[in-house]
Amino acid sequence: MITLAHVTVEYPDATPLQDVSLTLGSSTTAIVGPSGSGKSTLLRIIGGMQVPTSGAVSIDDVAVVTASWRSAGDPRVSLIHQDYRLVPFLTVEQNLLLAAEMRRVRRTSADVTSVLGKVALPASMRGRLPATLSGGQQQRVAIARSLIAGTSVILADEPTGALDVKNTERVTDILVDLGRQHGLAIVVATHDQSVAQKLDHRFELAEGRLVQLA
Ligand SMILES: Nc1ncnc2c1ncn2[C@@H]1O[C@H](COP(=O)(O)OP(=O)(O)OP(=O)(O)O)[C@@H](O)[C@H]1O
Repeated sequence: MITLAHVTVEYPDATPLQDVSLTLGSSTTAIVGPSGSGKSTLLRIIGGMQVPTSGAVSIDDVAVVTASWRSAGDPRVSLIHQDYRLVPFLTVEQNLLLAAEMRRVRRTSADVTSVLGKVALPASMRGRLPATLSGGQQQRVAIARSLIAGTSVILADEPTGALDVKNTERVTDILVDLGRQHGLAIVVATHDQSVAQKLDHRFELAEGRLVQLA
C-alpha cells in the first residue's frame, strides 16, 4: 500500500503536486494528465528518487527511503522508463544480475530464468545484447530487471511510449498480470488511453491535484 500524505512539490516555475493525499493498494493504477502536469514528478516522489517540498510518502506504513546521495531511491521500488535504459554493452543476463547486485541482493542464473519467464521471454535470450532485441523485448527485459531484486512496487513512466500497438498491448498485459497475479503495486504514467483503460484504477493529474477517474 502506497500512501501520500499532504504531498506538495514546488519548483521555481511550477507546482505539479499541491497537498496531494492518496492511497494506492497492490493493484494497477494509471496516472494520466497533460504533458508537464507532473506525472514523472509523482512517480519519482513515490519511489523516493526525489524529496517532496512538504508531506510524507510511505509504503506499507514505512516511510520511503529518500537518501539524497542514492538516486536509486527506495529498495522496495523500481522505475521503468519509456526508453528502457538497459546497459548496452551487457547481455540480458548481465543487465539483470547487475540490477540485483546494485540492490545488494544475491541472484543466480536460475533467478534470471524465472524473471524472464514472468515477462514471457525465453531463457535462451539471456546471452543477447539489448541492441539485438526489439523495443517490446527490451521493455520486457526492463520489467524483468525491476522484478529480480524482489521489489514490491513498479513505477512505469510512459512504458509503452516508444512501442507499436501490438507491443503496447503485450507490455500492458504483463504489467496487469504482475499486479493481479503476483500482488505487486504498479503505477503507470501514460498518455495512452488504451493502456489506462486496462488498469484497475485511473487518476488524472492536473494543476497540482489528483482526481480519481475510476
Ligand atoms: N527538476 C526540476 N526543476 C524544475 N522544474 C521541474 C523539474 N522537474 C520537472 N519540472 C517542471 O515540473 C512540471 C512537471 O514536470 P513532469 O516532468 O513531472 O511532468 P509530466 O506530466 O511527467 O510531463 P510529460 O508528460 O511531458 O513527461 C513541468 O512544468 C516541469 O518543467
